[in-house]
Amino acid sequence: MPVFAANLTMMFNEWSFLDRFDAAAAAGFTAVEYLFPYEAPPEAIAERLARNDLQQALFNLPPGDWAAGERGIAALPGRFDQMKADVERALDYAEATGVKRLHLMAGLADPADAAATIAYRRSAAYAAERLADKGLDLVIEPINGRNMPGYFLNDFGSAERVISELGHANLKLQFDIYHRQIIHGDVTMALRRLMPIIGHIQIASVPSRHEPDGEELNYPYLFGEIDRVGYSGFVGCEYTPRGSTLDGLGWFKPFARS
Ligand SMILES: O=C(O)C(=O)[C@@H](O)CO
Ligand SMILES: [Mg+2]
Repeated sequence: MPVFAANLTMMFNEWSFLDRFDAAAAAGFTAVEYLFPYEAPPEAIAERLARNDLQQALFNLPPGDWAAGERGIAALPGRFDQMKADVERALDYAEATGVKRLHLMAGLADPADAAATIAYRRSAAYAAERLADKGLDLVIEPINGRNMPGYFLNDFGSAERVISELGHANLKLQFDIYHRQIIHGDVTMALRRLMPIIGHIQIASVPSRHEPDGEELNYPYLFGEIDRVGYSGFVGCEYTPRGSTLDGLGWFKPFARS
């Protein structure tokens, strides 16, 4: 049975950030993820995790100036020193929360730009090595160009090549089923083939990015497939509820901790 992690950036927005941990646990989740923890003190997050017996599945390294439109800095030439400092900042939160994987966002850059490609590979290699020192995985995620126009890592083939060519055992793929379906489709065969390099999975309905309970994808089948391929990691629920978070959790009832 997949282990679902509530994405606290997108779900449980009826509560303040720290109270979302309590709400997710009360709804039966045993794990959480979110985009960024950096506005809350690490000790406060650690306390919520412990109080609710929750595992921290994932969060992202700092993304640059998000409010100004940046979506990561790994592929931005000239930002390497900032990226190195960001890794240390994220590691403070990793130590407090016990998370075992962090997502490195690439940033907005032309995938055909040679300088961006060099910068991205250098950043990914550095971050993977630094995280390996701490026993953590680094994950990279292809993101579809409709949700994030101009994102550097915009297809699964490129992510696979980077992982294979850099050759770090702890550099893995964040397989977001929502993005996979929009970019390429063929979700089941891709899950089967890419399983050896998958470090994290995320889900949402396609095309609306709501609860995984209808529309284009057959999630009951995919949940079975995730088990059949032997995936034992977390499945992040990275969706915006159609209405209230709790009203939308019908799909999750069979998996909830009671
Ligand atoms: O957008 C997604 O999909 C994610 O997983 C985010 O972490 C990237 O912003
Ligand atoms: Mg995602």
